[in-house]
Amino acid sequence: MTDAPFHSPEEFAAMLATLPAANHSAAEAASERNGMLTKPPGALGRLEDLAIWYASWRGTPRPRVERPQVIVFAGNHGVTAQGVSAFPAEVTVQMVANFEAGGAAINQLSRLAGAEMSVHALDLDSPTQDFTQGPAMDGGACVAALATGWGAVDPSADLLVVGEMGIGNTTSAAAIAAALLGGTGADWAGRGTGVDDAGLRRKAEVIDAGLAKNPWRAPMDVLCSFGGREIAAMAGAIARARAEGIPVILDGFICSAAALVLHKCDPAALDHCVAGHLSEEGAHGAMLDAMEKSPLLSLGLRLGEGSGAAVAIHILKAAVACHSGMATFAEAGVSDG
Ligand SMILES: Cc1cc2ncn([C@H]3O[C@H](COP(=O)(O)O)[C@@H](O)[C@H]3O)c2cc1C
Ligand SMILES: O=C(O)c1cccnc1
Repeated sequence: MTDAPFHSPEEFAAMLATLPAANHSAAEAASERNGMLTKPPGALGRLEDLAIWYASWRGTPRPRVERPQVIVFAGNHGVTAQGVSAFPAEVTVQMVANFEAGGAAINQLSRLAGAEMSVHALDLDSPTQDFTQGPAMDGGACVAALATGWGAVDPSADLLVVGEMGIGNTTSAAAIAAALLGGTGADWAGRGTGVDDAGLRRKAEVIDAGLAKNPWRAPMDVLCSFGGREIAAMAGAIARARAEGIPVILDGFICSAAALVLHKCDPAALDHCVAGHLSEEGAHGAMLDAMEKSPLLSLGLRLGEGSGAAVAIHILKAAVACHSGMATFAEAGVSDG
């Protein structure tokens, strides 16, 4: 594993502002090429913006998407003791076995998208602390998870999707959103794996109790307070992708909570990311709005694992295939009006 260039959550946060920006000359050249392609100006809609954005992060006006990587991080949550999920905590480790055997949704979607998929289980035998009793993670646990994410990214990938598995993690993600964006548990709690009305009320109360017990609101303190390890690992991987010039497609509610921590550290930290989809988890739209991201898809998915983002790989591939493969008016001998 690559040694991470940070040794504490605070060093990680400070590093974000030093990561590279998009390549403006590649963006300009891609934009110029877009204007010469055999179609009426703007006729490919958002696909045109997507291709130019992708080109700007890959540093070339005519990029290709050939090596997408999907990484699924798994973690266990102490807050499951509060009865916040419709499923028992053992499902996390059982699903890791399912990912390894190729049987989960994300296995099918990764294969279909031509992506290399890997799974990283983070200390499943040591769940985070129950955040109604104190911080879910100390600084050491948090930095270890950030570093796992950092080290999991393949520098030769040309597109990254990060997904997660962790029973209880919609409660963690909602608590992160509430702490960073304001509001109460009821504003951010959703049904996750499918809790009933009483479960939803309990989830909101658990988040409120966690917010009261963990009063810190600096982004990295919020990440430590509410966890989980897989969420911190996603944040580490998204940051590493930026360091390597690898564009990222964000997944649903939980992935977005990880991204939100980065956004709160530095509003430019997600410029290399696009929102893959709008999750059915009710408060996801508000999280995306806060990050000024507009989702590519809205399919009613509420799975996580990176699934919505993996479907969106096809959209990005469509955008880049047109941009890089089409003939110009001059090449095709088509009158450009
Ligand atoms: C079989 C199964 C597969 C999953 N794959 C993703 N999740 C999703 O559900 C969990 C979050 O919901 P909650 O906060 O309600 O526990 C996460 O593990 C998320 O990845 C799954 C959940 C289950 C049960
Ligand atoms: O949007 C998600 O990531 C999500 C929603 C519900 C359950 N698990 C994940």
